[in-house]
Amino acid sequence: MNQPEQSSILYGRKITVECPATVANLVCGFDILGMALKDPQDLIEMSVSDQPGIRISHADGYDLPTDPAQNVAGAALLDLMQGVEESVGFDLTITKLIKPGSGLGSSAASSAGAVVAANQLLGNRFSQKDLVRFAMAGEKVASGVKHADNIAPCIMGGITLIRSIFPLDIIQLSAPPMYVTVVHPQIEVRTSDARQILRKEVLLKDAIRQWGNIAGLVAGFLQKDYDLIGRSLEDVIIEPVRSILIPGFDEVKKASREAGALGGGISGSGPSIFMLSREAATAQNISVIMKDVYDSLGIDSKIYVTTLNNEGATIRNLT
Ligand SMILES: Nc1ncnc2c1ncn2[C@@H]1O[C@H](COP(=O)(O)OP(=O)(O)OP(=O)(O)O)[C@@H](O)[C@H]1O
Ligand SMILES: N[C@@H](CCO)C(=O)O
Repeated sequence: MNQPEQSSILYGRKITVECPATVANLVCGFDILGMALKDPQDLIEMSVSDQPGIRISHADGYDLPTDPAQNVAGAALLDLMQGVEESVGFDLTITKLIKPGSGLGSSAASSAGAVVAANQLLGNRFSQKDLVRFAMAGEKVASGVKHADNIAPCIMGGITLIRSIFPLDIIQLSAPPMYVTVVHPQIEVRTSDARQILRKEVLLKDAIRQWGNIAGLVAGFLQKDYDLIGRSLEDVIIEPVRSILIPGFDEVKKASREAGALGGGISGSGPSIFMLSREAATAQNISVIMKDVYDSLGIDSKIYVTTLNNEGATIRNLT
């Protein structure tokens, strides 16, 4: 290969990045709040060469596009490449364990993971904020809109607040230890569809209630006040519309609250539902409740009992 001698580009090396699932919105914070989970995670293997172009393959059964402009990972890399002067190309293999259309940030895991891997191979020349900006180009391909509420926690870990995307202003929030139970009923809800059904106007009385809840939730995280977190996990704007797309939603929510969940709701644009708990045993009990609800409806479901992921997308291997 024809490589510049002093380059900090890691030609000939191969990197593996773990890209976590994320829960966007956190019930009341549509498009502005999100958190990273320990489980599930996608994997991206990537190498850099002096052969221009982005070559994508999938080691999973999801039949996603490999054209870089159509695959969210490729779209994010194309955006990143606009800031790279050298003539380089990337080869990547994506192994998806986060099912597309799940509401668990499947698209964000690929776009965020791709730019984290590329940045490492390019000698860490970009900031985390730059990476969030590039990865949002992937979200635009997936849902038609740039939003960072999955991307930011996927890259930075923990819980993030997107105060603004133009210009990008991201605040990382501390939070007390919490367990997360997630059920993914095996139906697909595309984010683009789940956005189209939303009303474009909001009543002032609903807006007042919603921003009270958002402020309460953020204060609850920062003050480690579980009761305040629980009281604030309420959405009077998006959930009443979107929950109609999710069979079993009301039953899961009611039974989980009765079993001691702090609260929860739709994960991202659905159909996954998440519940936060203070204790591991409560989170386990809720997983049984969730399974029972979907078994009784005759719908297959996949359940995760997990915790917050404070690391975000992580480099596991560099060979
Ligand atoms: N690498 C990729 N990973 C996942 N989805 C991809 C990828 N490339 C393209 N897509 C497309 O993005 C869409 C899935 O994204 P979508 O936002 O609907 O689901 P999600 O990321 O699971 O949901 P949410 O953002 O609510 O958590 C599908 O249309 C899929 O074909
Ligand atoms: N905030 C986004 C997350 C899903 O990608 C939505 O709810 O549409």
